[in-house]
Amino acid sequence: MTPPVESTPDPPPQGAFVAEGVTVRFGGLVALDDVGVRVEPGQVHGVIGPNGAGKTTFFNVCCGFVSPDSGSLTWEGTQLKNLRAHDLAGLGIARTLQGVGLFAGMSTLENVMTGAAVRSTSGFASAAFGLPRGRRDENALRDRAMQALSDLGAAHLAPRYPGMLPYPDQKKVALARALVAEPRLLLLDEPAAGLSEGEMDELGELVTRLTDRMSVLLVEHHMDLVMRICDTITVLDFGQVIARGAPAEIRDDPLVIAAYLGADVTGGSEIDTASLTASTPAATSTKEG
Ligand SMILES: Nc1ncnc2c1ncn2[C@@H]1O[C@H](COP(=O)(O)OP(=O)(O)OP(=O)(O)O)[C@@H](O)[C@H]1O
Repeated sequence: MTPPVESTPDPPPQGAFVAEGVTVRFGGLVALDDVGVRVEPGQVHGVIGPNGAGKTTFFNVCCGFVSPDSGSLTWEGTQLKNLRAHDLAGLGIARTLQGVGLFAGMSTLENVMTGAAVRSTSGFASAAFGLPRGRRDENALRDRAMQALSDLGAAHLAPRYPGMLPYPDQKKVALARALVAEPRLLLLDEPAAGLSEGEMDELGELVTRLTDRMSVLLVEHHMDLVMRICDTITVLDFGQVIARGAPAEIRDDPLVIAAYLGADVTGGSEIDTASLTASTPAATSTKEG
C-alpha cells in the first residue's frame, strides 16, 4: 500500500540582511556616509567603532527608527522600503535596545508574552483580556514565553515585576521578549552594557547558540565579546566604514588601531584597546571610505 503523502510546510526563507550605501545627515553633520554591511544567514556580524562613529545611528536605520537620506536595506531578497520599527516583527526581525524598555505594570512573563503576540492568531489584546477566542492563544503564548525565559536561565523571574529586577536580569527579560517571536534576524544594540564578565561570557555563549536558527547584527562596545563571537566585523569611524573582516583581521588592522587609540578611551568608553593589539598573524581586511 502506498503511504499517504504528507505535505511539509515551506521552510522559512533564508537570506542575508544587506545594507548598502546608507547615508544619514543630521543638519550639517554626516553621521553615516555610504555605509554597508552584509549579515549572512546564521552568522554574527559585529558593528564597532569609537564613540560617535555612527553605530547607534546605523542600528537605528536597521530598526526603522531613522530613515536614511540615501541607501537601501534588503532582507531575504526583498528591499525594505520606508522601514518602520513596527514592521520588524512581521518580517521575522527582532531587536533589543540599549534601554531595556520593559513595561513596568506587567510581570516579567507578561512582558515576554508581548514579544510573541505578533504570531498569535487572535492577538495579545484578546488573549490578555481573556476573550474566549483568545484563551487557547494565551496559553500557547504563556508556554512559549516561559520557554524563552527558561532558555535564558530566567524562568524564576516570571512572576516578578521589571522594577524589582537588577539591570542584568532586565536585559535577560528584554532578550527573551525578542527571542520569543522566533526571529530569523536579531538586532542587538550593546547587549553587554552593564553586565559582569561572567554574564558577558554567558551572553556570548547564548548568541553563538542562537546562530543555528537566526542571524545576528550586533552593535557593541566590549571588544573581547565582539572578537570572540562575531564571524565578521565592520568598523566605523566618523560615519565611514574603515575596515571589514574576520576578528583576527580587524584586530591587526592599522586603521582600526589608529581609530581606537585616537579615541578618548579614558572618558567612559568600555573599549579594551589591549584586545586590539593582541598579537595574531597579520591579515588584510577590506577597507572602504
Ligand atoms: N539625533 C541626532 N541629532 C544630531 N546629531 C546626532 C543625532 N544622533 C547622533 N548624532 C551625531 O551623529 C554622530 C554619530 O552618533 P552615534 O550615536 O550614531 O555614534 P555611536 O558610534 O553610537 O556613538 P557612542 O558609541 O558614543 O554611542 C555623532 O556625532 C552624534 O553626535
